[in-house]
Amino acid sequence: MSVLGTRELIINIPGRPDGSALDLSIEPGQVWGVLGPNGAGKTTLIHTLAGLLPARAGQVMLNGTSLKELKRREIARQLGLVFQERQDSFPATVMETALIGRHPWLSPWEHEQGEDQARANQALAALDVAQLSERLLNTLSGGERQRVAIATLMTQNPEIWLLDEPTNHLDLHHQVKVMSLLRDQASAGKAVFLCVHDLNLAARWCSHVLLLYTSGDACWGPVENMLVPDALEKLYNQRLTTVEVDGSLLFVPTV
Ligand SMILES: Nc1ncnc2c1ncn2[C@@H]1O[C@H](COP(=O)(O)OP(=O)(O)OP(=O)(O)O)[C@@H](O)[C@H]1O
Repeated sequence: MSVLGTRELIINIPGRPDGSALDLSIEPGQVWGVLGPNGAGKTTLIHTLAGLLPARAGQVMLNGTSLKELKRREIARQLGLVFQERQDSFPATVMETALIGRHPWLSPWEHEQGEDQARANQALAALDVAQLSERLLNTLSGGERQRVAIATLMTQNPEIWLLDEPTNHLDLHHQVKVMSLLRDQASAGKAVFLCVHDLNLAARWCSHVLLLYTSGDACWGPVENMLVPDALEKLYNQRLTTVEVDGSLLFVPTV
């Protein structure tokens, strides 16, 4: 059984035809990449999967139960989301932010324990932001904030990791570090589903790919079947040159 699945799901993009109904089956160990041009609906899809936006039709299933039947807290124990853009409404330190990841696991009157602190410390170290733990979030750079957001998800430790463009703002080293971390989490039994604009990151790190077209059409499957130059050129309305480096395909825009 998939940990995250959709049945005949149509995401709700105002004024757009229904397009393809999504019947996705996302399993532990898989890393899914959603590719598509600006406005195709990647963020809308990921928010619909998280239960933050209503679907136009169909269902999202979490471990076989419809999302609609689950309380927010039950959902947050199974699924976590890194947003594309964050508004930090109140001043919090990096450590306080990471510890928010433990909230689904604590009762309302319970404080974080040593084990929660240890998880947060481990996650902040994994994302190279442990040295910033006492800094206020609003004093960090864009890439540092992005790494704190991913560390918060790691502290939450859900089965399903949803990430909207997790490599945004990251330098090359941290792009690789984050993608390796996501793959390691999948190898340890998590299911990872992320939106990404970089075809080469998707080719290198994703096991499955969903192509989302502005028309609402979609197709999905194992990465080797989906990253075909013709399909990608149609997806982005952009000609591509494909080169092979050390046995891996690289896609370069043809100008
Ligand atoms: N509240 C809304 N009212 C009207 N249209 C909306 C609303 N929210 C989103 N949209 C539209 O839905 C479409 C899909 O938006 P979405 O943010 O999901 O795209 P995306 O694929 O994530 O794009 P990007 O690559 O630019 O991040 C866009 O055309 C957007 O303008």
